Amino acid sequence: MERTVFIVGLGLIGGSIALAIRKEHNVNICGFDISEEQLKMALSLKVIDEAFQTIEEGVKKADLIILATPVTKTERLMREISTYELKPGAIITDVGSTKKRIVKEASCLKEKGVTFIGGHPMAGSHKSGVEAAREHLFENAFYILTPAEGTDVRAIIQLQNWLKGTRATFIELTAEQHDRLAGAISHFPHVIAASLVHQIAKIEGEDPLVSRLAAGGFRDITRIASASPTMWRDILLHNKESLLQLLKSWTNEMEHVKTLIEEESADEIFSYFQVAKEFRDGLPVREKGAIPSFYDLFVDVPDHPGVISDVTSILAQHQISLTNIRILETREDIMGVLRLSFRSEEDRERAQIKLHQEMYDTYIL
Ligand SMILES: NC(=O)c1ccc[n+]([C@@H]2O[C@H](COP(=O)([O-])OP(=O)(O)OC[C@H]3O[C@@H](n4cnc5c(N)ncnc54)[C@H](O)[C@@H]3O)[C@@H](O)[C@H]2O)c1
Ligand SMILES: O=C(O)C(=O)C[C@]1(C(=O)O)C=C[C@@H](O)C=C1
Repeated sequence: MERTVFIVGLGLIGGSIALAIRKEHNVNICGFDISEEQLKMALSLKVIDEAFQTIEEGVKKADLIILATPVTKTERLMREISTYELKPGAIITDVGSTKKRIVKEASCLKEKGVTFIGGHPMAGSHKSGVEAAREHLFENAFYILTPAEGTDVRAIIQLQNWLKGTRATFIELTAEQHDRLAGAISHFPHVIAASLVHQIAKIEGEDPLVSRLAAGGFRDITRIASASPTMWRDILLHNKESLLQLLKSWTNEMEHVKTLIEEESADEIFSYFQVAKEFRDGLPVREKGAIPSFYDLFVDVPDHPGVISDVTSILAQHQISLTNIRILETREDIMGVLRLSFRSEEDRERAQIKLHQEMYDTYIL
């Protein structure tokens, strides 16, 4: 008998999960979204097979229910869903960026004969909406599961089986550990990115040239500030405790940097950056997306028509195959950056040599 998956919230993550599930399972995927437009779009992009007008209708026959709404909505949905008829043995999961409050609220589902397992795929984008959904979004990323104590192991295995098309690596954490770590590596950096943008916006009031000059480094470090304000508002509301602790230690850190600058402590400033560089360089590299990021070569290119075909024809002349080519939106108006991806280190090295000979500046990150 064909099984049914029901997804609430058909945005970037709900849509990407639907595509990954479809790749591996012969299922009927249904969905609901509060936005009629997203729901229609999900149907027309064939992300879902059937659209429901209410959550009550959708959950009734579902073997797997996935909640992919902003986290404060997901928290509220637990109680709502617990009042509806559910299929015995169904698995319910979510994809929220915070876990403590959601997992706590989900305890109301226990007596319904279903199993809730919190989930968080640790990959995403600053883009929102089902149009941005990709079946490869989670490939090689960590997918955190936060089963409550006493959760049936078979349900955890079943959930991982449902989600195997994500090609993610599953890892189990407690909800508390999840929120502490996600706070440090994702939520807090987001606050910093937004604060840097605010700083530039203020300076722009005095000197409008600042935005035009804000190029490579600033754009790299603030990309995530373009993400959905609704999603991030909710994350901050949910992870208050971790964020307040992180803010405190960051403020102390900035006080330390302030002292180093005031005292012009050259050696200590050097070692501040040196230690950070060593730690950053030593972070484990995980392949992301379908194409490994290991063999990427970045090329500075002047912003004029024909430059991409020039670069690709140099590679073709030397029979060097590309697996991917992407224009990065940095250094607007003056230079662009091409990211070329190769199958092997050897191809990348040859490409670098040939492009240098043709006067292109290239670099490897
Ligand atoms: N964007 C990321 O990088 C990322 C990564 C991992 C996890 N997450 C988590 O995934 C969840 C969804 O994020 P997203 O990036 O897909 O956002 P999104 O804005 O692309 O999609 C969210 C969807 O939920 C719908 N929605 C909102 N309230 C609803 C409700 N009450 N009922 C039904 N639908 C409702 C919206 O209309 C929208 O289509 C969030 O909890 C977020 O924390 C996001
Ligand atoms: O790549 C990005 O744009 C993201 O911000 C993705 C990111 C992250 O912080 O790594 C954002 C929030 C999610 O909960 C998981 C992933």
